[in-house]
Amino acid sequence: MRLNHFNMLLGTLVTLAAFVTSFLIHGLFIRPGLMNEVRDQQLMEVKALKAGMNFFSQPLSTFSHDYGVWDDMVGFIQSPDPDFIESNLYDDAFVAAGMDGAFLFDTNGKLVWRYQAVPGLLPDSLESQAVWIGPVLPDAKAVSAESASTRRGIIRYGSKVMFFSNSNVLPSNGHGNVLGSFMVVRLINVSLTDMLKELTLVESSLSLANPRLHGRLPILEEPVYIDDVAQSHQWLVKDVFGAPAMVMTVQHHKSDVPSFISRESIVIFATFMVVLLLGSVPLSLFVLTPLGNINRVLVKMTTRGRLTKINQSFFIDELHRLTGSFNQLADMLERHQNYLESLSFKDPLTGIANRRGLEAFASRAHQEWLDGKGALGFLMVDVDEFKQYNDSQGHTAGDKALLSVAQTLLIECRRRGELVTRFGGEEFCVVVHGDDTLQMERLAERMLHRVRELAITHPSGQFGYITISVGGVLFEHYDPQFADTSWQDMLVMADKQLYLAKSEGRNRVCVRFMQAARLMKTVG
Ligand SMILES: Nc1nc2c(ncn2[C@@H]2O[C@H](COP(=O)(O)OP(=O)(O)OP(=O)(O)O)[C@@H](O)[C@H]2O)c(=O)[nH]1
Repeated sequence: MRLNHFNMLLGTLVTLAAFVTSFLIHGLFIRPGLMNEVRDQQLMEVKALKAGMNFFSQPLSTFSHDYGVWDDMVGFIQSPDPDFIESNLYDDAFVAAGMDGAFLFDTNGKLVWRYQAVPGLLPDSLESQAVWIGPVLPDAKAVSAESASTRRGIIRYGSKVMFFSNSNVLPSNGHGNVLGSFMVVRLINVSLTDMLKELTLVESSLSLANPRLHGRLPILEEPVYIDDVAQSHQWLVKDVFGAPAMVMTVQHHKSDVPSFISRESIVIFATFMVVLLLGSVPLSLFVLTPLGNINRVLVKMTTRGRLTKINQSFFIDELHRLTGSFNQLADMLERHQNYLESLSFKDPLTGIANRRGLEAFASRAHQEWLDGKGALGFLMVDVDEFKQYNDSQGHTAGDKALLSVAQTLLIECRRRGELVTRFGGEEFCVVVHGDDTLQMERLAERMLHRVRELAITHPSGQFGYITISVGGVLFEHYDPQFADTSWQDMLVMADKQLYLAKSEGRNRVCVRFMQAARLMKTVG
């Protein structure tokens, strides 16, 4: 895998890890807390509504008790008197108290007197409604207890739902014969809903319950519990008989279910990203980038085929040591390479450059000459009558003689731009890239003399000691008229001059000067 791909993968994993972690933290710790907050708020609203409803039903109890536990009411139930109604049970009093109906029953449930703001609040006869005895009307137990008691709650009768409060009628000391009951009712309608909203500041509505809703909606009773956060909740309110009376719908103020992509989760995610990115900066700075740099150097090295050192210091010790070891290895390889290269460019017998060395040096010198730098000359040097020497002195002596000649030539050609090479057998080639051709000619002459001065005995030779013949071609500074002359052409020209030197008697220099103004002279 490439380093930048690894970097990308690492970045993706880091982002993914940050995302998953923030998602988990938000989902497991923060969101439930937020949900609870919203749920608590919604519960408070429902409880406030319940309290509000209690508040509106409370005065009914006071009212029914005040009327029920009253000696005059005891007298009235025993003998109903229109004057009593006129002076004590007048409609305005009930309207002013917010009551929609008031009913006086005897202990059998027989209606003695009634007031109702709207007709049909209760069945005309409760005597026959056994189900009302107990929950609404005083039963035998309440009668025999001979004490004041009040039943209260919600009654649904047809399409009307109302709060009711029904108190025993008995003497004003609150004890004695129970003669009946006094009941007041208050309709639960739109006006009550409006008042409830003003009181509790909670948006709600009350509607008639459909009996089919029974079992589908939660019942509004203690303890109130909300298990899902929603925009609105509905509660079924039962009446005193246990039947569905109305549905209370609560529109919640706070109903935003905290989603997973919330401000909090984004902040957590961003925090994680920042932390992880800050953590990955040193990794990138001290490990990945240096590795990338090392890789670049190595790739450059392999594409160019040249050993290069990594001259950088790294903060991480291991990387620093790695590059140190690599540089040592590169050094070793370079030395080894140089050694092998030098071997391949050297003639094993004489230790001077071989033909490969000649080619490399000659082509470079020729190119520089083409670029207008200096003069260029090739001198072909051949040992005279060497076959006879070998034949008479033996091959080993021949080798030694060749070595001596090579070293002599080498000593004479030590200046920059000069190279002695073994061309093959007993033949040498000297490349001279210098300032002027006269110096080159003088070099050829010197070589001739120095070999002679070696005075290696050559009994069968015509001079009695080993001599050489030199043929050369010396080109002055480059001129376009030499454009077609390669260094190999120059070599051929020098060889011809050597042939000339041999044919003219050996032990001599024969060079040809090449100038732009044509051939000048031949020295024999
Ligand atoms: N000892 C020895 N002899 C070599 C080596 N290379 C070539 N020779 C000999 O050099 C001799 C060259 O002989 P020729 O080419 O006939 O030339 P020559 O005898 O020098 O005659 P001219 O060049 O005409 O003066 C041969 O006998 C080769 O065997 C070498 O590495 N060592």
